[in-house]
Amino acid sequence: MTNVPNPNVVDADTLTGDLRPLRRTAFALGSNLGDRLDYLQAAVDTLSDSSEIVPVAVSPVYESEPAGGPADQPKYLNAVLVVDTTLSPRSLMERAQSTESAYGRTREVRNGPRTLDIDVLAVGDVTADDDDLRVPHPRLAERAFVLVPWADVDPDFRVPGLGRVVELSSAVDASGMRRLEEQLEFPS
Ligand SMILES: Nc1ncnc2c1ncn2[C@@H]1O[C@H](COP(=O)(O)OP(=O)(O)OP(=O)(O)O)[C@@H](O)[C@H]1O
Ligand SMILES: Nc1nc2c(c(=O)[nH]1)N=C(CO)CN2
Repeated sequence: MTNVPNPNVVDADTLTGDLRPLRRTAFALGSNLGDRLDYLQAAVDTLSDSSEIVPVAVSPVYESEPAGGPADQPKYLNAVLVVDTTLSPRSLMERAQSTESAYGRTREVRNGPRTLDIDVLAVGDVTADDDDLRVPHPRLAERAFVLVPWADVDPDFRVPGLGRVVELSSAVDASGMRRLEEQLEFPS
C-alpha cells in the first residue's frame, strides 16, 4: 500500500498558537531577602504578563524557616501561582529564570538566601527528565512550603506519578507554616 498522507491527522509539531493544548501549571515562588512580599508580587505580575499564560489563582502567602541550606538565613515567604498555558516546560522555566534575574537573583550558594526563587512545579500531565529541567519538580513532595499553599488553590490537581496535591499536602509536616494576613494581588 502506498503511504498517502491522511489530511485528518495533524502532526503535533505543526500546531501553533491557539491550537496547542492549554495545560494547568503551577509555579512555586519564594523569597527570603529584601522586601519579600514585593518580590513575590513582582513574580506573579511578570509571569502573568503574557498572552500565552492565563492566571488562574494566587495562593495565600506563608512564612517558614529555611528548609535545608545554610542555617543562618532569614525566614522565607512562599506562595504558589496557578496558571493555564500553552507554553512548554522549557519555555516556562526560561521565563521563571529571566524573572528571577530581573529581580536580583544571584546563584552563589545552593539553597542559599535569595530575593526571588521560581520553580516550575508541574505542567499538566507532561513530564521532563533532562539534566537541567525536571517536571514535576523532583523535591515538591517533601516541601510543606510548596504543598500547603498549592493545596489552598488547586487541591484536586493530579501531579503526574505522585497523586493529588491535597493528599501530598496532608502527608507533610505543616506545623512550621505561618499564614500571613497580607495577600498577593491577583494580576490585573
Ligand atoms: N522544574 C524546575 N523548575 C526550575 N528549575 C529547575 C527545574 N528542574 C530543574 N531545574 C534546574 O534547577 C537549577 C537550579 O535551580 P535553583 O537555583 O532555583 O535551585 P534551588 O532553588 O537552589 O534548589 P531547588 O531546585 O531544590 O529549589 C536551575 O538552573 C534549573 O536548570
Ligand atoms: N522555607 C523554605 N525553605 C527553602 C526554600 C523555600 O522557598 N522556603 N527554598 C529552598 C530552595 O529552593 C530551600 N529551602
